[in-house]
Amino acid sequence: MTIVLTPYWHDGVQKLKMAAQPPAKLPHGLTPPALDDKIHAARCLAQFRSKTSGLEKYIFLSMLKHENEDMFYKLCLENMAEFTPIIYTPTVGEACQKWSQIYRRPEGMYISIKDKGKIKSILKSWPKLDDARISVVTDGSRILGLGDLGVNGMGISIGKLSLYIAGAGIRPSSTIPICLDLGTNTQKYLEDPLYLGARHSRVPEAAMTEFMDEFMDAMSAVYPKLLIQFEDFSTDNAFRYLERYRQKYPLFNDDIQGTGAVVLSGFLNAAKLSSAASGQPLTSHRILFFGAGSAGVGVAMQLMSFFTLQGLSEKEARERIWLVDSQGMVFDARGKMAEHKKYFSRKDYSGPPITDLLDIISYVKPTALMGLSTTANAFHSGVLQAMAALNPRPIIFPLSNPVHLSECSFADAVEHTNGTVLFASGSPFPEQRDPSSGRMLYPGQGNNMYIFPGLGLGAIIARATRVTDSMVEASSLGLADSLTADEKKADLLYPRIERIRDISAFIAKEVIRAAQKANVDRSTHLRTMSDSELIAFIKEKMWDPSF
Ligand SMILES: NC(=O)C1=CN([C@@H]2O[C@H](COP(=O)(O)OP(=O)(O)OC[C@H]3O[C@@H](n4cnc5c(N)ncnc54)[C@H](O)[C@@H]3O)[C@@H](O)[C@H]2O)C=CC1
Ligand SMILES: CC(=O)C(=O)O
Ligand SMILES: [Mg+2]
Repeated sequence: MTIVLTPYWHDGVQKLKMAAQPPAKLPHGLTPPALDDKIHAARCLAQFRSKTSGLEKYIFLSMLKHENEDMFYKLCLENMAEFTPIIYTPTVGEACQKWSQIYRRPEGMYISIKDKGKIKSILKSWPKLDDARISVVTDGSRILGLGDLGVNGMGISIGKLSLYIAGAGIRPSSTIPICLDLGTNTQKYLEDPLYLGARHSRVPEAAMTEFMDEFMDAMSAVYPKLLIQFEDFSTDNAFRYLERYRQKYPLFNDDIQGTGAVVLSGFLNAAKLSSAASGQPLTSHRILFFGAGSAGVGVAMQLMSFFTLQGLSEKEARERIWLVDSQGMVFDARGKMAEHKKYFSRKDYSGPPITDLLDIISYVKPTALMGLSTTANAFHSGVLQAMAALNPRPIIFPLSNPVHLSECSFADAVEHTNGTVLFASGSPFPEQRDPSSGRMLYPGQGNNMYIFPGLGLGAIIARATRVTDSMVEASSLGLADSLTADEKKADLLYPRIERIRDISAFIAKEVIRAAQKANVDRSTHLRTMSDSELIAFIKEKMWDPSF
């Protein structure tokens, strides 16, 4: 019974090896006479568009990827803005929530706590051992803002790796989606007869750490060229395992470091526009974080470098940042708090707790408001109006995913700031017309999907032994620098997603240079290349769907 219900995929290896046979490679007679790649692409796109719900589109694309990988990625690259909301946030969130209902076939590795003691041999059953370059690993404990989804979190590892392939040209056979099954604390799944994971609550911290130590050791032994991206671990574990392994293996945590980098990049561009409107120096920005989990604190840490780059000391930079959690503004005199909040906890306030966001705004007078709280509509009309009253161009980034958990919509932000808002959100929103000027306004997507493909590609090509803070910062500054004149003219905070391959190549170049400076690169022959030679080299390495 257990074997039938769980996706541990002994007989799936053969199917994985056989995946991706484009119709043109089949023997004559097995395809219709007039089957032509170009027309078939239009046919597949029309079939995709005929699906009426996001989830149906997701399932269609997942099947297309299985049947004809080249076609899937060709269409993905040609329709990035239309496909990313399906293969990634928001629809991937729904796909994860329903993973045990929509599951069809093996696409990655599920490593369970029961596999402890034999993880190495399990990892060896992956069909393309020598090709392995990048793995996205989740334990499913905090998928987007949707909570503990257990083994259903596999969808996020698959979705992120699809973006690595489309956005950075990583070879599909070099990617390994992994979901660790350490139980789930979500009762609904434990009671669901279709649930695909182990049917027990999450194992205690000590048992998880023993398991993680064996897992990481096995990963580096079996796949010596692998970079690991930790994804959507609950906050304590996200910080714990990043710190535990980052000096030992090439790895980064996307929610802490990738998100930090993408938001720093958008903030750099927004702050210039905001300061130009207010006449205030860049050093005078005051940033309020609504949400103090792995993403909130990760972004706050990275935004420190915004201020230190302008010449402020570390102490001065830290004082430009305020955190809010579910108990209100975070300050020392409030009492006991989680370790990761202590650094930014305010030392200069000792009054009564301030819990209402409007009161906190009136006390802090922020120029920028960041939402990483998973609290839908927390930035209500009053909050947006208060930000607009304080700033000629308020910076408002509701970054929680998926869309229905966003702290506000772009339409609301535009309406309640009278079109002055500088906006970026975690999930996509439609563009809006400025009510006063009639000009079209475009929302930025402040999502780590702009960073991890280029950061990963750079680390892989450099064969970095570690992912240093300087490499993460380089990815961020590279992204901020990649806006074209046309994108700047439209006040965009991030480049258009259609240019993702160029952006990833540019970011990868910056990451490789940072790896070289930090002496963590093993591909030392790249050191002598000029920047343009290096970019050409990176582009040459990118995988393209064959058509
Ligand atoms: N845009 C992007 O690229 C990314 C967005 N995220 C999103 O950030 C969100 C948070 O992720 P984590 O930090 O890992 O989660 P988390 O659960 O660790 O943190 C949530 C934080 O929000 C606070 N919070 C919750 N309810 C609140 C309320 N009513 N008022 C004030 N604070 C409240 C909590 O106290 C906690 O500090 C998720 O929705 C996730 O999807 C995460 C990574 C990347
Ligand atoms: C985007 C992302 O990594 C998250 O919401 O967790
Ligand atoms: Mg994430």
